[in-house]
Amino acid sequence: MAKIVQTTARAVVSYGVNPLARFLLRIGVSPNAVTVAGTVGVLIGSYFGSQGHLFWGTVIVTAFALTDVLDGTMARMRGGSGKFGALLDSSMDRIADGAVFGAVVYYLATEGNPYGGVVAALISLVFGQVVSYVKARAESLGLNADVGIAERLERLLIVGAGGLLGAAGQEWGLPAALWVLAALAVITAFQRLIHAARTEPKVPAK
Ligand SMILES: CCCCCCCC/C=C\CCCCCCCC(=O)OC[C@H](COP(=O)(O)O[C@@H]1[C@H](O)[C@H](OP(=O)(O)O)[C@@H](O)[C@H](O)[C@H]1O)OC(=O)CCCCCCC/C=C\CCCCCCCC
Ligand SMILES: Nc1ccn([C@@H]2O[C@H](COP(=O)(O)O)[C@@H](O)[C@H]2O)c(=O)n1
Ligand SMILES: [Mg+2]
Ligand SMILES: [Mg+2]
Repeated sequence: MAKIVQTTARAVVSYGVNPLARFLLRIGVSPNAVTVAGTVGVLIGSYFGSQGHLFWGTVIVTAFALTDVLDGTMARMRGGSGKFGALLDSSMDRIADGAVFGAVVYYLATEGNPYGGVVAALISLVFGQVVSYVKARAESLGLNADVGIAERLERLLIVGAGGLLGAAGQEWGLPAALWVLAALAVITAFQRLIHAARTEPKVPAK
């Protein structure tokens, strides 16, 4: 399911992203610069969200999170996706996710922790990072953990939906989204661990 959402979303956004990627390469902007600038934009949007500007926080974070598709597209168009580019991309993803959920924790704490949303945001923050770590560590060990019901795109879409509900005055919206996300992130971490265990080559019995 997660892969269907990602493939569909990527196909839709590629219509706008491909011409922009070509333009940026033409004027000499590098994929790494886009990766870093996108993260800075997410940090700024997260700050807006933390201060209670949920609508603008969500809009700004979404706009800059979309640059995550742009940088890879530019790297592929340039004819080579470097290993450092991949490392930078993944590292910036972790910083951006930390900023978004840190902002949500701060905002909900200042609102008096409605519906226990701070706890849900902390679980989402920690397990979101664990989900990504399990895949990266599994890959470094030659295992595969590229599965899961709530990969990064789904996690951002869920918190984004909560942010918009909160912006529309629905106090329950953000905490509800976060509780759903917390459960899905925990499930995804274990889905990845179980999948990695199954992909471990069996040592032949002597
Ligand atoms: C109080 C403040 C609240 C503020 C909240 C704001 C939240 C933001 C709200 C919404 C954001 C939505 C936009 C999200 C854009 C995200 C882009 C993105 O994540 O792309 C990443 C994804 C995979 O790319 P990578 O392989 O480069 O990334 C990997 C990923 O990070 C892995 O993470 P993991 O899953 O493991 O946790 C890492 O492990 C790995 O290191 C890393 O490399 O790319 C895509 O999925 C491409 C498509 C992105 C398109 C986004 C468009 C969203 C807009 C509309 C969606 C429409 C959906 C339609 C679906 C229909 C289905 C039938
Ligand atoms: N600065 C960058 C960013 C990304 N890449 C390459 O793109 C892949 C990710 O693609 P996305 O469309 O999801 O961004 C990544 O694994 C790298 O191979 C790059 O080279 N430089
Ligand atoms: Mg990217
Ligand atoms: Mg990225």
